[in-house]
Amino acid sequence: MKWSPRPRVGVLAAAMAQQRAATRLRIVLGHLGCPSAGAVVASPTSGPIASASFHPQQFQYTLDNDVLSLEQRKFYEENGFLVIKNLVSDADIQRFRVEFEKICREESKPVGLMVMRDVSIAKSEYSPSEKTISKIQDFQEDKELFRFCTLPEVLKYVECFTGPNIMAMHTMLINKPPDTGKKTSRHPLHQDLHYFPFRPSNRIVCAWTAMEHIDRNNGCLVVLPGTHKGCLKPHDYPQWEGGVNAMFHGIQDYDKDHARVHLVMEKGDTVFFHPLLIHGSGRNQTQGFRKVISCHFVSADCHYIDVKGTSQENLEKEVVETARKCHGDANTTDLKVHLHEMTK
Ligand SMILES: CCCCCCCCCC(=O)SCCNC(=O)CCNC(=O)[C@H](O)C(C)(C)COP(=O)(O)OP(=O)(O)OC[C@H]1O[C@@H](n2cnc3c(N)ncnc32)[C@H](O)[C@@H]1OP(=O)(O)O
Ligand SMILES: Nc1ncnc2c1ncn2[C@@H]1O[C@H](COP(=O)(O)OP(=O)(O)OP(=O)(O)O)[C@@H](O)[C@H]1O
Ligand SMILES: O=C(O)CCC(=O)C(=O)O
Ligand SMILES: [Fe+2]
Ligand SMILES: [Mg+2]
Repeated sequence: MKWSPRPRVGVLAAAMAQQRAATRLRIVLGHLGCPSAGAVVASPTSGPIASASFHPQQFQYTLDNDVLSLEQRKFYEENGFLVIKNLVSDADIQRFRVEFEKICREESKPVGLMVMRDVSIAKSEYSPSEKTISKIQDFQEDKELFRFCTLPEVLKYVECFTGPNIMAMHTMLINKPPDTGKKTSRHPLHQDLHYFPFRPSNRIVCAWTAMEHIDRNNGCLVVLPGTHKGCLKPHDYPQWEGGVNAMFHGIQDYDKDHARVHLVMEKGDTVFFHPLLIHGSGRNQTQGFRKVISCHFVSADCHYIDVKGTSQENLEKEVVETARKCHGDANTTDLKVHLHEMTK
């Protein structure tokens, strides 16, 4: 069925003309410090609502819309992720590649960008190049890359999870390096909600687009289907012999017998997943740098929470410290402020 735009007020409309979308979304980002606290549609940690088990037809992870087929909707409800094949065009992906290469050569230096390296790369090799950068985060001020967050074909699916008032809260382009043999290119199993101080979780979704063919050889996404129905688990550094990247927190006590699904994806394929879905990625055993572009979108009706005293408190300290290193921002004192700062 064809998706038909509906009128919306104030914040980003998924159906907006592509040209205007970037500007408007950025306006929304400017208000990140004070999203409306109203319209809480689910409990904070979004554990399954008791009544749901008595009314299996009641959907809680997706919203009524004419975009998803009933089958797709049921799949996301049950599994916590949904792959849409061939969603983003080759031409758009090429533009993201070109811009990423410019950033690597330091020809483009977007405000607020955080440049990450793999822990196994020696300091002596830090001269900027595509080979030393494992990830960039917070590219919201980069026009070319931020186009990803405004693509109507992406937003039309995002809206199924967030509703019509959409904010882009966190952006990444991941350039998973060939593993040096220390297995540091792995990403431990985690829930993205661990990194986010806002709720309700059901109105948050990640869009993760493969920029090339991705399978187990170059480290595809690995998901534990259905784990989005659980709650946020404590995260800590995994005990890995070869070292672990800063902030690569993982879940220690997940069910080792739980089914694991390796998502093999083609260029342009996009997976939408819930922030409580347990996922990670394997090591990159090829010589290429495996690329994906992603954005966490949330409903403008989400509200911030204070993570002090929760399992997210330690992470907050690290994020604040890293943000200070990257931006020298002495005013950054909590996750909330960090998200606000990085989206100004
Ligand atoms: C905020 C909301 C986020 C929501 C996100 C949703 C899910 C996101 C999950 C994530 O991706 S979280 C982030 C994942 N982490 C990374 O991608 C790695 C981030 N860290 C780095 O790239 C560097 O640590 C960083 C550039 C931030 C800082 O490096 P520095 O400039 O302080 O490093 P410097 O070159 O001065 O070296 C200092 C020490 O850090 C070490 N180092 C460098 N890169 C490292 C690294 N990646 N991890 C750990 N240590 C690292 C380096 O070897 C050196 O060790 P020694 O002191 O022993 O010599
Ligand atoms: N047995 C395990 N115990 C704990 N975590 C695991 C286990 N197996 C995999 N993982 C985690 O899940 C992620 C993905 O695993 P996956 O098996 O795809 O990758 P890999 O072990 O690097 O490569 P491969 O098994 O394909 O050779 C890894 O990064 C790792 O963090
Ligand atoms: O390796 C990947 O692309 C997944 C990384 C991831 O899950 C994350 O950064 O939150
Ligand atoms: Fe993640
Ligand atoms: Mg394995």
